[in-house]
This record gives sequence, structure tokens and C-alpha cells, in this order.
Amino acid sequence: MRGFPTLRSMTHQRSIEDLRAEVDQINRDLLTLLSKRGEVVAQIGHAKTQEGRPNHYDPAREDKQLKEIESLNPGPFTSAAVKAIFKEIFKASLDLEESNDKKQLLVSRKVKSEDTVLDIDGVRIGGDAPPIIVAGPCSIESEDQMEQTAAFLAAKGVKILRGGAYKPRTSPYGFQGMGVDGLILGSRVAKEHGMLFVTEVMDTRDVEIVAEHADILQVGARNMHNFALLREVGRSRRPVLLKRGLSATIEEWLYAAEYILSEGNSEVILCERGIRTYEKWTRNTLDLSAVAIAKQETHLPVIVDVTHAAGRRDLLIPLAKAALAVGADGIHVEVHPSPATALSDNEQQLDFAGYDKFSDSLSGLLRQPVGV
Ligand SMILES: C=C(O[C@@H]1C=C(C(=O)O)C=C[C@H]1O)C(=O)O
Repeated sequence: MRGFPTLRSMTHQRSIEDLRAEVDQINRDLLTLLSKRGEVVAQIGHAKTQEGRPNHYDPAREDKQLKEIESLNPGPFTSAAVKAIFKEIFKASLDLEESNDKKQLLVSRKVKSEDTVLDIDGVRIGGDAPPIIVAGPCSIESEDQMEQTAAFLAAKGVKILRGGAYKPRTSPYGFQGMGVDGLILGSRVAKEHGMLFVTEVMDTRDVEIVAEHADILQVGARNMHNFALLREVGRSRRPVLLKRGLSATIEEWLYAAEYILSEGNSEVILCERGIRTYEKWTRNTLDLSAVAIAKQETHLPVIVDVTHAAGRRDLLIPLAKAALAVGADGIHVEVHPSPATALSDNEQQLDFAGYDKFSDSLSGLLRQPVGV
């Protein structure tokens, strides 16, 4: 019995090689069409950006296309299979639109590939400069406190003195800082010891006075989303140390930096300081991937505030080592002559002996830029 004739025996049989050659040609045609589609989609993305529509995703438009595709589907693929393929195309198209959009960001390495290296009165930060230390008390409290701290740190080779004159306290009844008197004191003491002075500015109305006294303006974590303040420090001609917000995504942090650059100030130092998570054994969770990502995606210097990241002294050394290992351009650490009597953050500041131990442990990493 020979049975029914098969499809094979009825039709002229083409070889697999021959069929594959046809598939190869179809692939090339599909690729040409896909590329053409990509170019048109990129133009749509550009038009959306110009219209000020940062969200390029349009589910209604995608749905409309899927319905039409389903109704026109001639087979042999099922509608589900064809729809899945088109959904992948939409996803890749959206990624293309958004990545083209990101390319325009001034903070991006795609716009400026080489590292930004700040040179503030001879103190170099970022790029091939050795990692820097920013140290000093949480709050400026008295002349004696600032004098002792600056003298100690300057003798240890620290070039940037920090100290808060305006304090963003959780409670409105907590110590709010010395204000202008603190600014004057901090800048004078820093100058006397050949150091730069960095201090936080919290209010657009204070940017001018803070810029008059400080060498670097700090925008704190709680103000990272204060867009008016970001614009104002962007207009000032002082370098800005921008801390990452308590619950800010990396993207939000980089957009905050973009606000400053977009006003014409390209001297921005990013500072990772830990983010809020469910973890309770540390005050915040140090996000080391954010440091590595910020270094990859932007050309700006990135430093790590280990004091706020940990909220506990016993973790400062390992966290600082880890930060430098992932490429941080510096470490920010709080140092106070007598942490127990400090008016703020007394759980986490280092005393002088603690700082000695801290800097000794890091000395090998601080001398050389990591990776060189
Ligand atoms: C291209 C557009 O943007 C996105 C990509 C789409 C696509 O690839 O067809 C459709 C909708 C949007 O999510 C558009 O809005 O038309």
C-alpha cells in the first residue's frame, strides 16, 4: 500500500538550502523595514520631546496598531504570535525614542565623553585626580569647635572643610544652625587653614549670601527635588555638591544635576548618601550601584557620604573602601571634636582619634586614583 500522495510528492521539492536562502533574503527585507520603522519612530520621539512630552509611552496608540494587525493577519502565524512580535517591536521602538532623548542630557557621557575635573583653587576633583576627602562637623556650632576641627583636618591633608550653617532638621524645634554667623565663621576658619569651605544652602533666598562665603554650595538630600533651588545654584558661579535624595531614583538624581547644568553651571559633584529602604540596621542603605552607574552614565565627579549612608561609626571604613573600589572620586565624612556633645548627628560623627583610624585604613586607596 502506497497510501495517499503526500504534499512532498505532489509539489516540486525545493532544497533546504534554497529555502534558507529565501529566508535569508526575507530577513534582510525585514531588517530594512525595521530600520526604516526605527527611523520614523525616532522622529516621532523627537517631535514628542519638542512638544515637552517627556513620557513617550502611548499604550492607546500601541493598542490601536495591535487591533489592526490582528484584523489583517493572513496567517500562518496565530494572532497571539504576531501580536507578541509587534509588542517587542513597540518596546524596542520606545527604548530607541527614550535613549535618543537621554543623549541630549548635558550630564550624559554621550554628550561629553571625557571626565569633568573640577579645579577649585588648585584642589582637583574627578577624573584622574586622587580621591578627595570632604570632612568636618555636621553643624557649625562655635569658633572653638571649627578651629579645632580645621586645624586637625588640615594637618591630615584634608583640603575641603564641611560644616552646616543652615540645618534641615526633621523637627522644627531642633537646632537650626548658626545662619550667616556660621557662614562667616566656616569660611574664615577654612581660609586660615588653606582649605575650601563647603556648606549647605536650603533656600533660594540664601544662595547669594552662601555663595559669597562658601567655595562649594551643597544641595542636601531633602532639597534634591527643590527645582527652584537647583536652578538658582545653577545660576550661581560656584561649584555644587548635589546629594542624592532620600528616596530618589538614579534618574531623578541625574535630572536634578541636569537642572544645574542647564542653567550654565557645569561644576557639579554628585554625592551618593544612601537611600531609604526597609533595612533598619543602617540609617540608610548605601547604593554602590548608583555610584558605578553615575560614573558610567555621566562625566561628573561622584563622591560618597559614608556618614549618612551608614548612620553608624563601625561601618565607615568598609563602606568608604567599597565606595573607592567602585570608582568614587572622594569620600564625605563627618568629624567633630566631641561627637557626644554635638548639637546634631551625635550618633554618627567621628572624633579625631576615629578619623585617624579611618584615614589610616584608607591611605593606600586615597593616594592613587583607583584603577590607575
Ligand atoms: C512611536 C510612538 O511611540 C511609542 C512607540 C510606538 C510604536 O513603536 O509604534 C507606539 C506608541 C508609543 O508607545 C508613537 O507614539 O507613535
